[in-house]
Amino acid sequence: MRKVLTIAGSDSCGGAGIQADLKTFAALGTYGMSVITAVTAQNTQGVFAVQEIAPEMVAKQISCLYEDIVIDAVKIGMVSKTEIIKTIARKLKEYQAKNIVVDPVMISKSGYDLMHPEAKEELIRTLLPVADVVTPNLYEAQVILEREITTVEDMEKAARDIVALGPKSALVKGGHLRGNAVDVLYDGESFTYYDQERIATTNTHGTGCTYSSAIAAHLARGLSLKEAVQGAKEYITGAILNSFSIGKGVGPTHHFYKYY
Ligand SMILES: Nc1ncnc2c1ncn2[C@@H]1O[C@H](COP(=O)(O)OP(=O)(O)O)[C@@H](O)[C@H]1O
Ligand SMILES: Cc1ncc(COP(=O)(O)O)c(N)n1
Repeated sequence: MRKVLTIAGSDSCGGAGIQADLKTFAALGTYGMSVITAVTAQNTQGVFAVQEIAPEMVAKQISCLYEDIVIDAVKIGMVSKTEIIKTIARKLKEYQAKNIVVDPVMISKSGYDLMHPEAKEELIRTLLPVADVVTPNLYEAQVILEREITTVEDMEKAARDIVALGPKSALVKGGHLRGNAVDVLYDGESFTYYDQERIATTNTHGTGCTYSSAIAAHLARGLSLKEAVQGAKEYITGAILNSFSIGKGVGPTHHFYKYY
């Protein structure tokens, strides 16, 4: 059984964060583990409170897992502040972690800031360079590069410029684009496009978390990056098709079990 770790925040309503990640790992036939960086009081309508975990506790959680268990892939989600980001980057280097997927979570679908503005610089300086693949949505790519991104051509240039910041590859997601939901992968050599007709739903809470976790699970299973993203795109599309309303706001994607 391949083992996959998520380093991310807890989402009390279960649609995003650690909860979405663990469901995805299980659905894709891998064994999931978690390092919690923050606890959020969150529902489909908003994020009402955030309590960050002390960086030393984040470090301890990472150490005790890597000291004991062979981890085949790791995904990093919500990391809200500079000290937590520094700690994670240091620990991943110390344990020579492999198959590192960084989802640079900045803002929730309900519009709440999940990262302190000053932490962005640290994310760029220390976490992007250790990533095998970084998965920004349009907004996050805009914040990282400090320019507007509105077309597929802009996404290609953004993926190339993000790779220049240090990660081995960048997947710029077009979930917030007009028209098809097309994502652009640049691996330092060439572009690959993952194109999907847009599904008419507002229940997209947790799409980014689920997608990056599915990429990590497929990398853990030994797939190449291009194959892992293809498998993850099929998985997230199915999960969005299965999404449903659970409250008054943005509902979650729904997972279905796909054993390998
Ligand atoms: N309405 C939709 N129909 C089909 N695919 C979508 C839709 N919304 C998002 N996606 C896809 O879901 C994945 C997550 O993307 P996105 O929503 O942009 O990320 P985030 O949750 O980080 O904002 C991407 O593959 C994107 O293309
Ligand atoms: C703990 C946590 N992590 C990540 C997200 C982003 O997910 P989304 O953009 O789908 O709201 C979230 N809302 N909560």
